[in-house]
Amino acid sequence: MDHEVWEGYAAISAQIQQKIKADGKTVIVIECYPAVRTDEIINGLKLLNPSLIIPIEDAALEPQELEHKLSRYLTEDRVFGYMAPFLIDEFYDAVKLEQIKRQIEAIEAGVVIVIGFGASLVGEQDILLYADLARWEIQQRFRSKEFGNWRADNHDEDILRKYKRSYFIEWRVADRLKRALFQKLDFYLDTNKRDEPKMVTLVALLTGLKQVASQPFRLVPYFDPGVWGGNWLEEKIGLEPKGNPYAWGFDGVPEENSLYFQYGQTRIELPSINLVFFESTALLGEKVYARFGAEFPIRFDFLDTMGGQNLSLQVHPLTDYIKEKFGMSYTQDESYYMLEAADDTIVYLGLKEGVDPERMMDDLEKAQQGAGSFPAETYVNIFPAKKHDHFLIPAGTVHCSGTNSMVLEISATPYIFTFKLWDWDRLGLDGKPRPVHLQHGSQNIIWDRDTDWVQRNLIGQVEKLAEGEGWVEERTGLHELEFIETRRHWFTDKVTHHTNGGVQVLNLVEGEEAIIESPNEAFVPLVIHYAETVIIPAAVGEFTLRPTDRSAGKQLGTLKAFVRT
Ligand SMILES: O=P(O)(O)OC[C@H]1O[C@@H](O)[C@@H](O)[C@@H](O)[C@@H]1O
Repeated sequence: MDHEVWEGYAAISAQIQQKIKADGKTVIVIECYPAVRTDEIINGLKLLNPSLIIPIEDAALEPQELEHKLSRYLTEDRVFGYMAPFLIDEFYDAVKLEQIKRQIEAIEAGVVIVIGFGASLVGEQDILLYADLARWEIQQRFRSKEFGNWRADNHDEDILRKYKRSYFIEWRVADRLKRALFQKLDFYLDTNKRDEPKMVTLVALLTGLKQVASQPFRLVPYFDPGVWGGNWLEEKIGLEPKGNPYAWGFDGVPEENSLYFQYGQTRIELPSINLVFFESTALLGEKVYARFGAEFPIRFDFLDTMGGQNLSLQVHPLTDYIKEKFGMSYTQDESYYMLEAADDTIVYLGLKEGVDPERMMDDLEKAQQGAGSFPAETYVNIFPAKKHDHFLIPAGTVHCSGTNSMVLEISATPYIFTFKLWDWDRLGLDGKPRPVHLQHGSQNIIWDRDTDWVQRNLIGQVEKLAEGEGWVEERTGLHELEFIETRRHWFTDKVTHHTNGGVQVLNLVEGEEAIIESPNEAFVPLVIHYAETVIIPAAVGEFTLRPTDRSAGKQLGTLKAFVRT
């Protein structure tokens, strides 16, 4: 496959050139994910001497008309929109598109390049390229103000609103289009790095996807500062210090993270959601796919408040609410696994006995108006937390992780549906109050999740399930209202796991280093280190974990999650 990859515009153009007809006309369509730098590509492909370049977006709806069409899905809220059902052709002016098609038809010879988000709407083409990039990179382009949303002229807008328009609308439309086109591609273009394009053939890409879906793999991690951030991620992972402390670490969110594929000397970066789309059954397994479709339902991420501050006091929507109000098909059920804790670490979880909903909402309202602080301790339980405790957080439970915690968050995938109730009298990194949603919150708090209920259901739910020579398996959660099951293994020797036909996500929560192997050498062994997350595709079947030589004689621990089916 190493000869099916090209780096840089010169090599890419030379390869495309080979497919250009000697006589007559060649139409090259370059379909793009929104926020791809189309100008750079046009410039880079000048080597092909195109006789006509069509930036397809000239035929799209005018920004105001588009905004009007989207308004119901965009909403006035800073954070929450409604999942939009659009297809790309609904964002285009049919008459203008028709004119472009006729313009192309009229050309008799030479190279025509059609480029942009929606380029494939011109129909017939001779060569089809797909220019892609990772969601994390899109967010960087939003933050630097290089890009606004697609045809929105909002480069300077609040980052939350730009994210909202992408999350609820643009990325959905773009993903639908990507899924519809993918099998027809000639080439796939990785455009994550400025002026460093990489191109692979569809066959090489599909081969890579197939291979990854048959072996344990890691995603490309990324880290982000936040107002409550701590120092654990920066110190332990050796991250480059930023103006503000790192709060989040992501290495287990296929919807947002990316993957690296190595072809000879060339490394391609692609959004890992492509694997979910194009290897759904091998990755997820039949049952998970039947239940969720091409969607990765489990999310692992890190919340670092070591030396930092409390998260916002918050609640997540109930399933009925998230469906009705935001068009989501399942909700943000969560759990906090304490990867590290200090002597004074606490978790806020559930309400005290006999809380009066009206009084609590009243106090939250007053605090929100600036009339004093919210007395969280009066209403919310505070539990001490120590390393390896697992707190279960079904939607509707008031909660937040406190300062001095390093949390491995194991949750369902929807990840922006946090209704902040109280943000501890502080401002966000942009100097503005972070959005608080009391109205939404009040309709989702389950008021009888009180101390007793929380103690019986959400804390210390550890049960030994099995043991063998050098290993023990425990169930640590989640709560029966949540669809994720979590299992912890303590081991000093080899321990055998099985995917049982469903995808699993696993993290090394204790010990320095372990190796994941196939009993029948079906995949290349993978070494994982403390706190690293790995995805085990359903197709893997049986696999084993054991300490490497470096960790020999020590007890290791893994925590893995899968969907209860
Ligand atoms: O609202 P803040 O304080 O930023 O906390 C937000 C974090 O809270 C956690 O409980 C989870 O819901 C995370 O997905 C979220 O990122």
